[in-house]
Amino acid sequence: MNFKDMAVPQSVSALFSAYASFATTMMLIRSLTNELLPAKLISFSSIFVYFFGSISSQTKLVIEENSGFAMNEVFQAAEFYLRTKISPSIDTLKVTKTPRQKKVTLSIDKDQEIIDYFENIRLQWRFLCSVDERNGGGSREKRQFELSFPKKFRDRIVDFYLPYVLRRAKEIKEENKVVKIFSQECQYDDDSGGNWGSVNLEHPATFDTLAMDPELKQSIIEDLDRFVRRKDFYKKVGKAWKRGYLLEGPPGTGKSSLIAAMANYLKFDIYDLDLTNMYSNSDLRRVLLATTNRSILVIEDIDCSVQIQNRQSEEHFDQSSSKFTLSGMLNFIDGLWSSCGDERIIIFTTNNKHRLDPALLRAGRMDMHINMSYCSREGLRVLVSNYLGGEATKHSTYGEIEELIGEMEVAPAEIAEELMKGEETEAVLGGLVGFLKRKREEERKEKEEKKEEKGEEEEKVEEEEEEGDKIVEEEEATKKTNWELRNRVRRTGYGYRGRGRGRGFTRRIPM
Ligand SMILES: Nc1ncnc2c1ncn2[C@@H]1O[C@H](COP(=O)(O)OP(=O)(O)OP(=O)(O)O)[C@@H](O)[C@H]1O
Ligand SMILES: [Mg+2]
Repeated sequence: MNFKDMAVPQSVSALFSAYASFATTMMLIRSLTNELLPAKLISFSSIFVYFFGSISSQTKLVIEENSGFAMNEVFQAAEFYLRTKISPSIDTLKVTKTPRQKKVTLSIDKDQEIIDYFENIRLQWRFLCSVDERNGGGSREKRQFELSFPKKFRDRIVDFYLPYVLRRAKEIKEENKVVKIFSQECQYDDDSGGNWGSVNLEHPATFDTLAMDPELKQSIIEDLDRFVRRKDFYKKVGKAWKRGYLLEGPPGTGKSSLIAAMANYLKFDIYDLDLTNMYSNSDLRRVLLATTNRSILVIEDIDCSVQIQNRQSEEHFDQSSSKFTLSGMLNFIDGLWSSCGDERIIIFTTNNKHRLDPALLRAGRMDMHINMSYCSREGLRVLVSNYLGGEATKHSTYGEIEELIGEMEVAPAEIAEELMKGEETEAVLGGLVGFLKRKREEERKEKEEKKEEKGEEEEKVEEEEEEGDKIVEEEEATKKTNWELRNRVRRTGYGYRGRGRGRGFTRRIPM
């Protein structure tokens, strides 16, 4: 028998004797606690934790769903974050999908565990669900996560891992966010909330698909990025965290598309404010207060809506205090937004900047004026590549289209409409050339007609002037001098009105 054979029975017996003494000790403790303490007050396991817990190498963080009346942000973040950490080994998963979500969501069920690693530290997440006794015995669920990890890493986990989870959760939320567009249509008579009804913004416009001056596009993207980044800056200088854009351009140049592109880029919801439904500041206040942070408030065709508004308000309200004017509205929005709400963007659109109230154009009112103009060569390239693919810009007809675009004013919407008419590059580009030539011909004819009209008018003016000259000559011939005229004016109270434009006798003679 060698030494190895001898060692096994020895160690087994040692193990038995150790176990026997451990078991005896535990039984002693158990009977002691049962004797001394009421069984319901404290359980054997908690005594065990009391004696042996301090030597555990693990720390457990409890993350409850609510913190007082408020939601616990760490819990919410953990919910989002852990959805990305679900491994195939998990037995039970919950599946949900709300009407607004595009895809189904998988999340862990109660008592399930997820293992995560951070800087090689092993972390164990557990999701627990129980009835909340504190809630007056109601059947409300108490939900919480427990996060366990080696004790020595506690500072690293609290200072670095949890902030990382919060950050990642925000990113995941943003990625999955469905941008919504809110409007007041059909909701006006409903007194609850701000009357906003919403649908998902299905507008596919992005900055990539937008045909506009590349430098302007880049500057808008940079402006948006800077705005979102500068929360602390706005706080430091004491300004409300909001930004205003004025989009100007003829119909079909992409103003609404740009708004959709901005919303899709920032993942901000859009609130489409229709001023024609608004009769007083209190209406506006109620509607604005119901908008959320990280949103874009849009007022389209500001020139038209305010004209309609002024007319309507005069009809509906006699007291000037009830009137709703553009400058009043702007001051109101400024005031309201400075006091509540963060990360807000306001956009006005107009077809013609010159028709706008100067209050809107005043420096500092809108942060950026964006001019959306007719299609340029760069714009054409974006549109054609988008609709027909990049190869289409190498087609032999493309050069001709570029030249035509260079000498005409064509809205991107018109080009987009032509490009939609088929799938075959050759035919579609041919169709576009035909369209542009027809349009050019129409424009030429229109110009000629205008010229002719102008010519006729000029002829008429000349005739009138000639007639005026004749009268003057006649009057001179009858020796009607100014002096005589003056006398006549004194007598009759009327001046002499000649018919020639700008002639000496057209104005009333000074007395
Ligand atoms: N700059 C553009 N880039 C890409 N597509 C465009 C552009 N402008 C217009 N379009 C196309 O034309 C359609 C209409 O354009 P959009 O509604 O954005 O124009 P708008 O300037 O808002 O016009 P309006 O002044 O009539 O409101 C868009 O859905 C898009 O398909
Ligand atoms: Mg529009």
